[in-house]
Amino acid sequence: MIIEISEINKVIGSKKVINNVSLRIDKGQVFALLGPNGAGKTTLIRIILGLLKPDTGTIRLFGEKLTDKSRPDLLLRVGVQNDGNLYENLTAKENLILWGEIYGLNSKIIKKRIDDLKKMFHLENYIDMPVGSLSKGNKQKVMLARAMFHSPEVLILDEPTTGLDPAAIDEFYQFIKKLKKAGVTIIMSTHYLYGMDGVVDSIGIISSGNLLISDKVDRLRCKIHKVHFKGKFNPKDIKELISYGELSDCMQNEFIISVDDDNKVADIVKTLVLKGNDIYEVSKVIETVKEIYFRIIGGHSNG
Ligand SMILES: Nc1ncnc2c1ncn2[C@@H]1O[C@H](COP(=O)(O)OP(=O)(O)OP(=O)(O)O)[C@@H](O)[C@H]1O
Repeated sequence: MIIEISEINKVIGSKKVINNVSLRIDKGQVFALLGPNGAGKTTLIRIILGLLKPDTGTIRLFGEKLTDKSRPDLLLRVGVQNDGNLYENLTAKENLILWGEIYGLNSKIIKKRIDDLKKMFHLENYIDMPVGSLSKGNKQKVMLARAMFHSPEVLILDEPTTGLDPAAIDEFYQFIKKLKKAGVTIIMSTHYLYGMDGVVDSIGIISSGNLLISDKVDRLRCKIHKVHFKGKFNPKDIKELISYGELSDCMQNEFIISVDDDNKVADIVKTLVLKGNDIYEVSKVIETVKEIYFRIIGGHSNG
């Protein structure tokens, strides 16, 4: 277990910002903390990082309990990305050198890290440009490189995709996949749900300071799943499938049926074929992170 927080409470002003939150994050996972604006994501991340003290509750990092005593040894094993720590007048390379020096790395190691990270985050064409002149997406890559500079085991990202266009978000998630493959545990907060399917292993959903769920995406997917059939069907035969599950989008050449058991899919195929229907394609419609989010938090998933 990389991070374990138990029964965390935090009041800011007169508002209960975190309400009795407990959460465990396994090693090697990509964990996304999701929630609307003002839900408490940043506050929870600041508490995990020891930047904000909870009113009650405990935090364990790498199995060790964080107390009032600061633990730079533990925090050195964590990389943090946020917007505020790049010098805009310095080039990307100068920023990274400075960061390496802050971590006390020697110039040979700094050079090697810059070479590796430049390749990893596709910074070759931007490395000698002032950070202030870079696009939001390229700045984000420099921030990731900076956060990864001291080879941390855990990377914590607060709203990393804010302001990025879809192509930059896709590229960002490619980097996350690479880091995961390299064994880094990644914890990110976001309210922007685009692009995370197939990358994020677990999600936690927080709303008004309450953690509504926290689990593996696979386990959170609705037990009733939709199956999409394409082919040439007799409408009467489609209607008769109602005993297997709810039907939707029924047309002569396709329909969707919601089933609670994969065996039913095999039975539907048999029934249709025996009645002389042609099936061209059968595909399971996997519930996306966005759909899970809106099912749990309520509201609609349009847009
Ligand atoms: N220093 C502070 N002073 C007053 N209120 C605060 C402070 N920090 C956080 N809050 C309040 O706590 C709540 C949670 O804020 P937080 O920034 O953690 O939410 P968030 O989920 O990260 O939101 P966003 O997605 O908008 O960044 C909000 O209502 C916010 O106004």
